[in-house]
Amino acid sequence: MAEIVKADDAFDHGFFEGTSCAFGVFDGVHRGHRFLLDRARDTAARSGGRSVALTFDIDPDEVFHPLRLKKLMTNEERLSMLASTGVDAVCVLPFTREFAASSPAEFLAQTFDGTPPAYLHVGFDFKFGARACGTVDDLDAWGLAGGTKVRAHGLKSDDGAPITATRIRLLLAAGDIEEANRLLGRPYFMTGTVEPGRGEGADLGFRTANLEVPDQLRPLGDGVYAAWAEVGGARYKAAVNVGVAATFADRATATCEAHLLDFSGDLYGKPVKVEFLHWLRPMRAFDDMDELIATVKGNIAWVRENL
Ligand SMILES: Cc1cc2nc3c(=O)[nH]c(=O)nc-3n(C[C@H](O)[C@H](O)[C@H](O)COP(=O)(O)O)c2cc1C
Ligand SMILES: Nc1ncnc2c1ncn2[C@@H]1O[C@H](COP(=O)(O)OP(=O)(O)OP(=O)(O)O)[C@@H](O)[C@H]1O
Repeated sequence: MAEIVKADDAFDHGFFEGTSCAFGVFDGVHRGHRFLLDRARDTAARSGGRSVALTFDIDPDEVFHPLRLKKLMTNEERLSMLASTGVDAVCVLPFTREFAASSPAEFLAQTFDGTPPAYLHVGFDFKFGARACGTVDDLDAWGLAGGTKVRAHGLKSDDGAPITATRIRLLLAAGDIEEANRLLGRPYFMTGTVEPGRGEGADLGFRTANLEVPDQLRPLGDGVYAAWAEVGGARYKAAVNVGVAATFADRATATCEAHLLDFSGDLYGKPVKVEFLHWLRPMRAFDDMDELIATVKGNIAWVRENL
């Protein structure tokens, strides 16, 4: 696991000496991001320096587009996943409105503060600085002047289109979990702490762990999915309802309800990670409780047999 270094007031910019940095937000740490991080590892291996994932503490969209924000993971999950990609370090820049408003030249001067890296890897469409007006041309000019080799890469593609976080979010919104997972290179997951539910699940014959995952961390479309749930180091097959249960929309608050197969314990207050593998059906409002029960039990049986 790579070290995670915060570029706070006490940060020594000498850290960047001889490094190969890959720069970006990296929401999702998808296959395109891993491709870029691998290029930084290549130049680091050849030049003898350290490879660094250079990123921000928060997603800039949290500041600029909070209403349309749909993140693939929390910031903590993003940093910890970046640390597990094989880079030597993750360097975390504090993202503030003031920093974001700086010109491209100021942005770079402030980021590296006199110690530019040996290599800087970005996607060819990378933008930075005030109103995202800094481009790869600006990076090239800065690199030539200061001795950094800027490498702007074509975006890693799949099926003829670049792999991007935006593309993955759209797939998830449409419930296309299998294609989203293929582009991520891993199962898409949601995390949360188990909250008390209305207690009706037990009466209905299937208990559920209720998570209140905020909208901004729930790009996955409402529906019923087959998943693996991880809790306390153990993994369970799970049948999961994503979205507020339509039948109880007037009184339900959970946005992700997981029935863990072959688990019977108290989960309240425990963190759960749910990895989604298959879409099973749309969520719907049931008029008849027996039909709801039979349908959910059918979904649970499918998970038992097919996962
Ligand atoms: C696999 C699965 C599928 C579900 N599908 C639906 C659904 O289509 N419509 C719905 O209103 N609720 C659905 N639910 C939610 C149940 O109605 C809910 O778990 C039940 O009301 C118990 O809620 P409680 O845990 O808050 O007591 C589903 C739950 C599970 C585990
Ligand atoms: N498919 C890809 N191949 C190579 N590099 C990529 C790819 N996608 C993004 N990058 C680069 O990785 C860094 C992080 O990009 P960023 O966080 O903007 O990802 P993104 O997936 O393009 O997100 P979004 O779709 O939200 O714009 C940037 O330098 C970006 O240019």
